[in-house]
Amino acid sequence: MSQKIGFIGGGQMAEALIKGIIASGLYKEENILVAEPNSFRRDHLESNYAVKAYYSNLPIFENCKNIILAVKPQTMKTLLEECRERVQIQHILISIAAGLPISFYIDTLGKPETKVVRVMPNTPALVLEGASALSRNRNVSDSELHEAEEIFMAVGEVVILDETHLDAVTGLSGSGPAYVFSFVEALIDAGVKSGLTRAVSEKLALQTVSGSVKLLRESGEHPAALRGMVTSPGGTAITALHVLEKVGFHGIIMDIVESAVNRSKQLGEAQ
Ligand SMILES: NC(=O)C1=CN([C@@H]2O[C@H](COP(=O)(O)OP(=O)(O)OC[C@H]3O[C@@H](n4cnc5c(N)ncnc54)[C@H](OP(=O)(O)O)[C@@H]3O)[C@@H](O)[C@H]2O)C=CC1
Ligand SMILES: O=C(O)[C@@H]1CCC=N1
Repeated sequence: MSQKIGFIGGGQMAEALIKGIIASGLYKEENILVAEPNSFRRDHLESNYAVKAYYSNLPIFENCKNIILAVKPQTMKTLLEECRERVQIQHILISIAAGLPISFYIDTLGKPETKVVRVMPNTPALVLEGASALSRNRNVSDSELHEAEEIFMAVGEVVILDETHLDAVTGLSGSGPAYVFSFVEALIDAGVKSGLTRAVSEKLALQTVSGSVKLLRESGEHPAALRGMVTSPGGTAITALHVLEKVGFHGIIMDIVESAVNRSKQLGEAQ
């Protein structure tokens, strides 16, 4: 695509998206502009991805229609206040900030006509396996939403949802990689505890997780049905599942997601 895309904030999530959209071929390196105050991050992004990185966000507003806001929710108000005069009718603000409702951008800018797309992506975008949910305000046309959708489709799966569901998405898939990485880390440690080398344990744990996900996808079976295939009567898996259910595994997972959903709501209310 010859059109330029801008990022304001060049941290972890922006980097995941930048890497993904370059790898997918959606945007060329020279058409990706990033505004980032930290000179180490600017150097890192320029030297690793050959994008253009600036201290000021002025070049972003001057050159890009689609602008991804990738700063922390706690920083967003200051950023919007700083660039109020720069936001024009042609810009589409695509925010990936957790928790902040679309009304926050409109109210802070004091410009009701502003086009805003709220997105919740996740870090597997780095390897083009992201999961993102998008919602828009009424100022964003179908074709503009489609352009935003293409950015996130380039780095994984996309769903379009009513904004009321975005906090739930933040708790599930936005924050989800953190839960999965913790689970995998524990699985690897468990293998080591049982006498495997770390390298062997890591190889087996990763393949077990990715193979199980592939089986779920390709069989279309309910997870409980596939779990049934692993549990022979009086066997090892059912013995381990007994321990898992005694500590309330299902409840713990539902509780952690709920706590992240509530935190997302809090972040929106606190700003
Ligand atoms: N990490 C994740 O897995 C996900 C994150 N998100 C959302 O993405 C957003 C970014 O998160 P993440 O990448 O993790 O955070 P990071 O802290 O890694 O990145 C934010 C970057 O923005 C920079 N920054 C601060 N103020 C400005 C400014 N005024 N103009 C331009 N850049 C600025 C920061 O610089 P400095 O450090 O110097 O302040 C930092 O480099 C958050 O809103 C988060 O909710 C969404 C989904 C998943
Ligand atoms: O923890 C956070 O705030 C970000 C948002 C979603 C995932 N990580």
